[in-house]
Amino acid sequence: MAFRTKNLFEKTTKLVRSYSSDKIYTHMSLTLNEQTGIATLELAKPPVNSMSFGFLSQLAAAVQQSEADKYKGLIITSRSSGVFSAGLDLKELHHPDSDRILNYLRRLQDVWFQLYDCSTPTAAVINGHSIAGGCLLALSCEYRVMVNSFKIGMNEALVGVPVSPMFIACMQSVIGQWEAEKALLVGRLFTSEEALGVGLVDEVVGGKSEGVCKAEGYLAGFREVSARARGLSKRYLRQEVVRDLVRRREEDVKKLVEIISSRGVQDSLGEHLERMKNKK
Ligand SMILES: CCCCCC/C=C\CC(=O)SCCNC(=O)CCNC(=O)[C@H](O)C(C)(C)COP(=O)(O)OP(=O)(O)OC[C@H]1O[C@@H](n2cnc3c(N)ncnc32)[C@H](O)[C@@H]1OP(=O)(O)O
Repeated sequence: MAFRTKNLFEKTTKLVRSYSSDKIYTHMSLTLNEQTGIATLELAKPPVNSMSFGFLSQLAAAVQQSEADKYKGLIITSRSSGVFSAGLDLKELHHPDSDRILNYLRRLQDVWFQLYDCSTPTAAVINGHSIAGGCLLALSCEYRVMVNSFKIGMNEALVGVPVSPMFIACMQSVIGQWEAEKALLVGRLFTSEEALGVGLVDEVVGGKSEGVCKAEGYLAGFREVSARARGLSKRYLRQEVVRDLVRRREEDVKKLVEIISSRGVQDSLGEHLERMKNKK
């Protein structure tokens, strides 16, 4: 169910609703604190912020907006108190229409490139479980604060889907090759505390507001730094990963569509969906 946010923010904040003349954010809200120049993107697609086509499009628009309007920082968090994001919408992957899945995965690639490569300083406040695509979203930010007692990781091995190169590159760049191998090959989900131990997140906190304060602190650290120099340095630091994935993006997406559409993977996805239904 899509819902709209009410404008209940303090005077210094502005709810940035429209990103083009005819669209509004329905799966998230983007709020700019005009005093600090830091915007908060709050994911709000109940129940689990699964990344449908529409969700990815809005995420892309919000990131674009943060660059175009030169925000001093972007904090990504969730309106849900239990889930940051459950990752890709499993319904998009199960029994997919061949054109739609191709476009869906291309959209995912576009969003990832935009976020990973954006010059805006980014931080994730992970205030709930953050699975697979949800973990990718957090890892694409520069800094991660996680609320205690949740789970984060890439569980593709358990879903029966291969981990895609984009997800692998992101995990490797944050926790290194060996830890990434150990985690990804078994689809390990880390508790917040374990995630801190391997460097998957930078801090663990007791609640969302504490997390937001920490993220604001990280972003405020760039107040005295030239935004242009900082943005370029970030791009240079990340360019090797981006270049390789851009070069192979079409090859990767076509291969993944072929794999995801195969009988074996579709059976595994069906079983995963069934397990989720039956857990209640
Ligand atoms: C070019 C790049 C190609 C990349 C290819 C990438 C391939 C895979 C990447 C992925 O991201 S696959 C997605 C993997 N995610 C999961 O397996 C998460 C599964 N969900 C959970 O573990 C739990 O839901 C949760 C997130 C821990 C939350 O648990 P909670 O108990 O709070 O909620 P539930 O009762 O389990 O779920 C509520 C409701 O949401 C539905 N749902 C959950 N996750 C998804 C999802 N990812 N997509 C769609 N729907 C989801 C779940 O079925 C429940 O529905 P109802 O039964 O209420 O209808």
